[in-house]
Amino acid sequence: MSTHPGFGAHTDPTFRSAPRPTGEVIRRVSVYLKPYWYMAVGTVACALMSLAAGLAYPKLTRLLIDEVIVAGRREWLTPAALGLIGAFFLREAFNSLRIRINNRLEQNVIFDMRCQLYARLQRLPVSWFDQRATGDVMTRVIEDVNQVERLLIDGTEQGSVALLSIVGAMVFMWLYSPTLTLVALIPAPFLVAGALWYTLTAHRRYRRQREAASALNALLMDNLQGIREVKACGREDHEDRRFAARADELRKGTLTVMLAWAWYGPAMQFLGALGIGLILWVGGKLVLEGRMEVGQLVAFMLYAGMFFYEPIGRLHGLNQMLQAARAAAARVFDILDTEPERPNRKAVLRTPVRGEVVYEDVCFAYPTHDASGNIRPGRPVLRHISLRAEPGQMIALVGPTGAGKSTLVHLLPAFYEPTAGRILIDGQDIHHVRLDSLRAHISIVSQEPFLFNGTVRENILYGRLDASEEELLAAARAANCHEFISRLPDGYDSRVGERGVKLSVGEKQRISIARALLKNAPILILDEATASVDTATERLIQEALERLMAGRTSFVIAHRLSTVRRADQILVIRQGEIVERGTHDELLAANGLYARLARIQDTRSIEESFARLGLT
Ligand SMILES: Nc1ncnc2c1ncn2[C@@H]1O[C@H](COP(=O)(O)OP(=O)(O)OP(=O)(O)O)[C@@H](O)[C@H]1O
Repeated sequence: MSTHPGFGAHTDPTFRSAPRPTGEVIRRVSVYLKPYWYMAVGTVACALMSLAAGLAYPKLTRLLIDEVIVAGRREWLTPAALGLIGAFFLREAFNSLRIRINNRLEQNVIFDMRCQLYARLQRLPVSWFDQRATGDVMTRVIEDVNQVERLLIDGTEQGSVALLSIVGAMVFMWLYSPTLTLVALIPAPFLVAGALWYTLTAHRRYRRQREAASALNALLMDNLQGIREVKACGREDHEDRRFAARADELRKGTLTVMLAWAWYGPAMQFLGALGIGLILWVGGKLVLEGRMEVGQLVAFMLYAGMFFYEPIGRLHGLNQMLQAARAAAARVFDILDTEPERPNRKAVLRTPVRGEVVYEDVCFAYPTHDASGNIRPGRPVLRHISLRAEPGQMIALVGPTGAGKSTLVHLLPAFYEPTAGRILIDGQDIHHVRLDSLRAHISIVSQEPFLFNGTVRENILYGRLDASEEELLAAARAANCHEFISRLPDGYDSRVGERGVKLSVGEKQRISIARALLKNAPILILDEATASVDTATERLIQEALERLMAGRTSFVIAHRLSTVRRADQILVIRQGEIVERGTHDELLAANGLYARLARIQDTRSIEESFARLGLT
């Protein structure tokens, strides 16, 4: 059996959600109830009506026993029994209404909370996603939100009704017999002590369970995405074991929660039963001594059992729910409390954007997290980058793998913020510009384009949702993809599968070029595909790219010398620095690194040539 623990076998403690005080959780969660206050009032009102009808039941029982059966009033038997049935009917009728309002309220609140969470999630910086497992984030949005909501709806309603029930029952009980009421209160201190123990120890248990669920989801997500690698390496058995290890963590975590409840729940129930026993004991004596009627004792026991101990038991159940919700809320609030990328920017790019791009002494390091979860810059990846791209120019970036080419271009749409220096578009510092305005003017075509699991049409229209059919077809033709799309079984309405698995790399590339053409942004970032496509396809892609680049400022991460030759400027990047710059001819004449590279470049990619020169 393999001892290899597998990728990311442990939950990263850096991203543990710290426990939040119960008060904060309740206060923040209640905000979601505000827009539906009338529903909340409705559900509590129905619960109270149901409770009132219920409270009549012991009283009617006493009447039936003492005033009808014991007193021998035969004629009152039917009306009293009907009254009792009527009280039950009313109780359940209000209950049904309460459940219906409650369900609607619950689903509205989940919807709002989930949408708000997703909206925040989408606006978090790319670096935030770099550090998280997708499965973990999904667990927070889908499962944790449900848990939080349970606290909110069930908690508020059941909690308030249980409390009122306890108070109401105590009033009736006191009216029947103050002595017996004091007897009924004997188990109370133990009930409170039990609740305190459970509350104070619960967070750890629930956090472990939530983290285990997240870790399992993260693994599942990763493996489903990498199913081809799993199969190609024949790692099914290995993955079975990894899955079992995480599922076992979840099993253990859930069992810990259940074990605590297995002690706590029955112990609290027993204390309630003990109370009933004590009431019967002392109450029996009172009846035997003629100080209490049998019907009164029965009514007292019903109040104590149904409206005193039972709601206390429910409060304990609620406590369990509250603790689960606290753990889940901490994970949800972690996302809601993370600062979105560039909040509060007002400025927009002055239009029409000509496409002049300037980097002034830009430095960058990817953010990392230290052991206590604080963010700080890691090792420098870009050092003192300065460049100027005139409108419409093509800038080619070449350099060994890991040199920082992708990082350099990713600063332009502000996927990451420079640690020093500034970037200007048409003389405007992009740091002060709203992200929607900035990104609307930049198109990106990446090496492995991402297609959404929809139709070809939807994927192209992603570039501009309101484009007309003619514009869509024109973009597809210009991107040389109209022909192959027309040959697909459903044409533009064919589904591309997850990440576009049903299409070849060359086809995906052209669809993403069509998307960029439709977006029609003045600045283009292009990561040339390295995947080998046949010469005919390569020519089609090249043609499409030339149409796309025409009249736009383009940053091309070039992998082929043929592309670089046509560039207005070539930037040679090594270890985060621009080491040479100029046109192809200028760089050849300078007889530096680029010239050495050009000399050995044949059919291999530029990166391979760098490697052959022994350069990193
Ligand atoms: N999201 C990230 N978080 C932390 N470090 C990163 C991240 N992305 C890249 N790096 C690191 O930054 C450095 C530059 O990476 P970058 O992807 O910019 O190189 P590149 O020149 O584009 O390489 P390639 O041609 O292989 O794509 C590398 O050392 C890489 O390990």
